[in-house]
Amino acid sequence: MSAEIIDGKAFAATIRGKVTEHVARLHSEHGLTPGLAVVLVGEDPASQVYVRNKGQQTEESGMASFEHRLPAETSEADLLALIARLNAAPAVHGILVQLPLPDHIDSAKVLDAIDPAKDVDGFHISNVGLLATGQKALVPCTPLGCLMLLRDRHGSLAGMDAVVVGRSNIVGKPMAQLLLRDSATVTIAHSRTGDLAGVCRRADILVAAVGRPEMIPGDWIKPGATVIDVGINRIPAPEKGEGKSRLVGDVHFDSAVQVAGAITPVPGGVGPMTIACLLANTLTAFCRAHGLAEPEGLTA
Ligand SMILES: Nc1nc2c(c(=O)[nH]1)N[C@@H](CN(C=O)c1ccc(C(=O)N[C@@H](CCC(=O)O)C(=O)O)cc1)CN2
Repeated sequence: MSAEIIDGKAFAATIRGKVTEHVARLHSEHGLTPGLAVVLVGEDPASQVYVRNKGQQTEESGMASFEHRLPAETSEADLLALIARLNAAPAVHGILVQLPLPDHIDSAKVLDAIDPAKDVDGFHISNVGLLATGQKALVPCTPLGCLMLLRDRHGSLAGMDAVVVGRSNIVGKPMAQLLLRDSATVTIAHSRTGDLAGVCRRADILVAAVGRPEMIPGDWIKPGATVIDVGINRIPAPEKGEGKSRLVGDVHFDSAVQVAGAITPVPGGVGPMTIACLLANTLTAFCRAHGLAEPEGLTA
């Protein structure tokens, strides 16, 4: 048996299409345009690509994109001053600071300086608390994307056994909160979990977000389970030529695809959903700021 491959790239395109339609309507009915500011500190090559894609896709959706690229030596004080300006800017409805930040900057302090109403990454402590208490929040983009893929496949997640492997603030913890909110029975597992294989084998829904290449083999997966692979790991690929590399997830795809009912590939699974959900969150933040109806199907 071979699992259904969940096409995150195609699903992300439909999300972007919905955002684009909604933005066009806002413009024609109210003469208003949502705006997203993205801040990049330093020259990390992967972050530069993500930020460029965010800017491009923001503009393609009809929203205004404000890009701030700062040198790696930027002081924490200067970054906080920029955030204060963006918090006060009426044309900016969403603010995102690309992670990771250079070591000399306290990321938690920077993320908590963002106005929670403009925190389209959902990393501000207020949004974390709102999500954890089941209130209306801005929700981190990657777990929101995973939730959308799961709802699309299963409709209701109520009563399903979900295991999230990984306990990061960006993916693992908010993912668990979202699954709980949809009435799944949720376990958060991690590197210190006893019998990790056995815990994974119980899962109807397995979300892998550990950041370890191909750590989860097919024989850890319950037959028919839905597997969401959040990992994006670059590993050497000498078979492609000297010095070449390839992307793999946290799940060993070739063995998992034989067992799972459905699985996200890497690349082309969860990754593209992250930016699509960033656009959705910017639209949501804009609608909340203006007291307008929120777009349907684009929030948690
Ligand atoms: N402030 C934030 N920083 C970071 C986040 C985030 O959500 N907010 N997430 C990641 C990086 N990221 C977005 O910022 C991101 C990662 C991957 C993808 C993606 O589309 N991946 C492709 C493969 C891309 C490649 O070839 O390298 C895929 O999986 O198909 C989009 C966005 C860390 N920082």
